[in-house]
Amino acid sequence: MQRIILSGIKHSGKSTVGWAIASRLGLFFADLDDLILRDAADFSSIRELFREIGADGFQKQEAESLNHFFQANEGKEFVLSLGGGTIENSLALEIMNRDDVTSYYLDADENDLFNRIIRGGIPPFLEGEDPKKKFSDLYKRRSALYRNWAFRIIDTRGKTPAEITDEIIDTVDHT
Ligand SMILES: Nc1ncnc2c1ncn2[C@@H]1O[C@H](COP(=O)(O)OP(=O)(O)OP(=O)(O)O)[C@@H](O)[C@H]1O
Ligand SMILES: O=C(O)C1=C[C@@H](O)[C@@H](O)[C@H](O)C1
Ligand SMILES: [Mg+2]
Repeated sequence: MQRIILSGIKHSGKSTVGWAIASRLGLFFADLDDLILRDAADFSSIRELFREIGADGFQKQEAESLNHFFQANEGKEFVLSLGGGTIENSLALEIMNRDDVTSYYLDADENDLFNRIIRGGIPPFLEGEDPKKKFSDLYKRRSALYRNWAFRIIDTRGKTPAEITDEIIDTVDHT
C-alpha cells in the first residue's frame, strides 16, 4: 500500500513535489496545512490562524486535523505533505507512528529556503528582531529532527521539482 508522507522545512517543495508524485502514481494528495484550514474554517489563511491561536494552539489543531485525516482515510492510499513545523509537534509524530506509512524528508539548502520564504514576506514564526538568525536556528534544529525521523532523506539541492519527483518515485515499491 502506498502511503507517502513528505516532510521538510517550510518551502522545501512538499506541496509541489507531493502533488506531482500523487498525479504520477494516481493517488490522492492532501496537504496538512489545507486540512487544518478546512477544520478551522473561520480563518482564511494559515498565517492568520497561527497569529490568532499561537504556536501551542496551532500544534493542537494540527494534531487534531492529522488524526481526522487518518480516521477518514483508513485503508486508503495517499500522498500527504506535512506542515513545516510538524516535526516539532510530538502529538502529530505520535499519530504518524505507524508502519503503513513511508516518510520522506526533503532536505534543502538553508539559504535557498530562506530566500524562497521571504519572497512572500516574513511569516509569523520568523517575526522578531533578526528573522535570518531565527531561521538559521530553526533550520539547524529541525533538519536534525527530520533526518532522525524520516525513513528516507532526499537531497533536493540543485534539483528541479520534476527531478525530485522522479527520485522519490524510483524509491517507491511498485509490487
Ligand atoms: N526544487 C525546487 N527548486 C526551486 N524552487 C522550488 C523547488 N521546490 C519548490 N520550489 C518553490 O518554492 C516555493 C515553495 O514550494 P512548495 O509550496 O512546494 O513548498 P512547501 O514545502 O509545500 O512549503 P510550505 O511549507 O510553505 O507548505 C514555490 O514557489 C516553489 O515553486
Ligand atoms: O514552519 C512552521 O513552523 C510552520 C509552517 C507552515 O507550514 C504552517 O504549518 C505553520 O505556519 C507553521
Ligand atoms: Mg506546502
